[in-house]
Amino acid sequence: MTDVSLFSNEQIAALLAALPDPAFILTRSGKYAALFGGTDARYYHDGSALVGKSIPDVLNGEKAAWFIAQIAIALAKTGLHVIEYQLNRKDVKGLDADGPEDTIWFEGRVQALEYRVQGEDAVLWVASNITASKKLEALLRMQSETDALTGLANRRKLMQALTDNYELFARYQTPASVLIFDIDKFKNINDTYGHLSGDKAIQATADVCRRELRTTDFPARLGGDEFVILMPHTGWEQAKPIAERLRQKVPAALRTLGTLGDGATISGGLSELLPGDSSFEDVLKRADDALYRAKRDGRNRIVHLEA
Ligand SMILES: Nc1nc2c(ncn2[C@@H]2O[C@H](COP(=O)(O)OP(=O)(O)OP(=O)(O)O)[C@@H](O)[C@H]2O)c(=O)[nH]1
Repeated sequence: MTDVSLFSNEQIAALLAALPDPAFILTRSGKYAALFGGTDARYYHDGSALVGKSIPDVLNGEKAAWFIAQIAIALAKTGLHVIEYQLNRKDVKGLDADGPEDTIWFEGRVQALEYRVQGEDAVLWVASNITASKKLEALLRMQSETDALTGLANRRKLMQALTDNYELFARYQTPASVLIFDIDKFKNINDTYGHLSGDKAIQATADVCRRELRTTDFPARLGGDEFVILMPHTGWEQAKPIAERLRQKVPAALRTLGTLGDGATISGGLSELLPGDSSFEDVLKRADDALYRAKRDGRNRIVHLEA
């Protein structure tokens, strides 16, 4: 520990004032007793006007209650209480809630003080603006779950959605169907018209999925020209007409791309979660077997497998 006697009171006050992140002294009842630092103007407005006010004077109902609850938690702990929270216009009193949405993320590091302030237990609350890293985190998450060519969900995101739906089925028997389809003889499109044209066909297929499916349906690109449509809350009887619609609409969209779409068709395998399934892999495997049969039986068809 630094020997504070090396510094005069004025020097210590200057040091505290120079802290880049704002450090609030908040009492148990939510009073802003003091504010030190917060000099990094890239991230913080001047918070000095808060001193003397109470959290409910500054923040709206639910957010104010949450802040006061965090103070109580920090006071009950011996160590540091670390929290992440966001503040936007509707949280802060006196701002127009309809104004531009401008969410700021903070990490709060909250430490109980060993002495009372203004007759109350109190904490030191250091707030750090972490908006940039939160935005980057969200972007990376989105990229790690998105197929770059089509913008649909990728295999990783699909597996997560399948797991969630399997769990709902196992617990509440909530039905879900899975369609796997691909473009028939897609290799010929690539070989005849080039890989870039093949990519355009894949993108056009994804556009049809986005356009034709309900918002609750979950289209994903598994890889190559292979797509999976997860249809939550949908038994195979309701899923079949949806699959048939894709069988009409995807070739129609491919035909708009020129001669590469001449005679284009798709084949699909459809199945639904069944009581004996031990994981989502079972329904995926049945849908894949059904796709194999559709190919074997002459393509341009949707085959449904029950077991
Ligand atoms: N353009 C393009 N082609 C891809 C991509 N990924 C895989 N492919 C190609 O897609 C083709 C897939 O062909 P297959 O599914 O094996 O067979 P198919 O020709 O569609 O025949 P069937 O499925 O049996 O009707 C292969 O030629 C792959 O090289 C991609 O991202 N873009």
